[in-house]
Amino acid sequence: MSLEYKSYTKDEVAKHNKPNDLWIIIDSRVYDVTRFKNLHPGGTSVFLEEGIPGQDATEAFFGLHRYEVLERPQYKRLQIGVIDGEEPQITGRQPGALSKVPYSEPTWLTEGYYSPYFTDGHRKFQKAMRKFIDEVVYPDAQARELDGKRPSQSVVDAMAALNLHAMRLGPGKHLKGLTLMGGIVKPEEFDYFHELIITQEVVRCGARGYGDGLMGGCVIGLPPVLNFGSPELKAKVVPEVLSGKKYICLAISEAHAGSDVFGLQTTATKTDDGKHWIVTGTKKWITNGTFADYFTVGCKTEDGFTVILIERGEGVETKPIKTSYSSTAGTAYITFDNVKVPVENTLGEEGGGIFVMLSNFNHERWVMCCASARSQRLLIDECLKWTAQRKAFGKPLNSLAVIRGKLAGMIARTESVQSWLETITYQMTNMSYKEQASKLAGPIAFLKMYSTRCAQESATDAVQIFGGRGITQTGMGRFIEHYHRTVAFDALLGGAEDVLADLGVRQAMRGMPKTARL
Ligand code: HEM
Repeated sequence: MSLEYKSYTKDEVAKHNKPNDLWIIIDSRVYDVTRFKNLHPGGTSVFLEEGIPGQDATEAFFGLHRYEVLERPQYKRLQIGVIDGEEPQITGRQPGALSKVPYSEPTWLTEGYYSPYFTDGHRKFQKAMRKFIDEVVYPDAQARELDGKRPSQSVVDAMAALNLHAMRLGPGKHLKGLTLMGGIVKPEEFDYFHELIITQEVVRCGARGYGDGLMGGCVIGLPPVLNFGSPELKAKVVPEVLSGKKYICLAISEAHAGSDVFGLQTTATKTDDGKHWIVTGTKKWITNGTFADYFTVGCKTEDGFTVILIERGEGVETKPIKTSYSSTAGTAYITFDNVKVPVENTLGEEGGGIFVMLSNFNHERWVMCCASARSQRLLIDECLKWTAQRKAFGKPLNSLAVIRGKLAGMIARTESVQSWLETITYQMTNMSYKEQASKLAGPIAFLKMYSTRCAQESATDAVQIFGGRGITQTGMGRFIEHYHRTVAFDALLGGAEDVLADLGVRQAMRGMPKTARL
């Protein structure tokens, strides 16, 4: 690439050091900023300060900008040459590449380290997944997070072509006969570690609202149909959703009740002929609700709590809710006004809704643990880079022990979460779905509680490390600001921390031997 540019010696560049003829060097690239200096978002004066005009401004630049600034087309144009005999050393995001920043990848992806769980097959799968995410999903994630529109259909279609939507529901019969990731993994080989990889790679986009917008509703709303729907219902709905042609969401929580599913007030009553449900009520904070075609709805029925699949139609209305993450997630307030639904759309037994939900919760929470564990690594990556390139009091930030102490906590927390996650995932690969429900509900609840507490602590520390930039939506701290603003979603969705902690302990208490004494 450097061949396209003219080569200059540093002495030649140094001659262009006047306001009306101003060049600078950044990482051996030569920029003509004569006209740009008056348009520069950081002001004109910075270009005229000592050591900048005609000089190497690499250190000054990276103390104030992310690399991606240089990649924006309007700024790329400012480059007029390269320094003779030198090659640029600093690179931005390389599609598909693993990070070399310590602890920025989980141990199993770090060169020279080993894992008892991940095979060569998983590694091949991860490589393909990362490339796909970097090339296809990441650019859309950044753009939609900004404009708040739902994820582009082209991305959803590209994911469908690889059968990613199906894989995100985990291993199982629904994968039979499908070509997964272009044939890299056979359906019968696909396990929870593959699924963990998918979730963790998506999270690297660093766009929390988009992550949920990208068929998050399918991950939690389709399993009840898949596991408890009638064969006819499954034959219609599952292919539509997994091909990305229709969208589904899980509609449980209400303004009146969140984690307390027995407090729900949406009612479903049978018509006199017994052929339909009439559903009336409201739902709140429903991910993907604004654009969903199907709603997996928790309803109060005569026999207790029943889950019913409702298709968008007469009496169904969805309105966006403004939350602290972007509207790309499609978070909705939903009203069901005397909606007529065929009884064939009942998922599981009438009155057996709690069983439908509980079996779903485990998987949902585990997916959220996968996401939380990986997103915490993004903090490490950002903070290690920032503290190395940012100088304060004449020294890099990482020369301060108090900063290193914060980094230590961040790394230790992230590593412990990932290790525990891998242990639980290994249990899942060896247990039936039913076994998982009884044996892993407690451990998964604990892991989610622990993981999101760690994430919140690390987010707070990262803001302290980034200072004002940690609360600024553009510029160097943009990922930190975004993470800190949205980390509470992980800590609430799928069960609030305190509720999960209590669930885990109650499960443990149930397992206490009656004869146990001190
Ligand atoms: C080709 C060269 C440069 C380009 C294209 C450029 C572009 C930008 C852009 C887009 C911003 C807005 C903040 C962001 O989005 O990150 C910015 C801010 C800034 N720039 Fe530059 N810049 C260049 C060189 C420099 C140099 C050499 C200096 C210092 C000597 C400098 C100092 C600043 C400062 C102080 C800010 C404000 C930072 C903040 O608000 O945190 N820039 N620049």
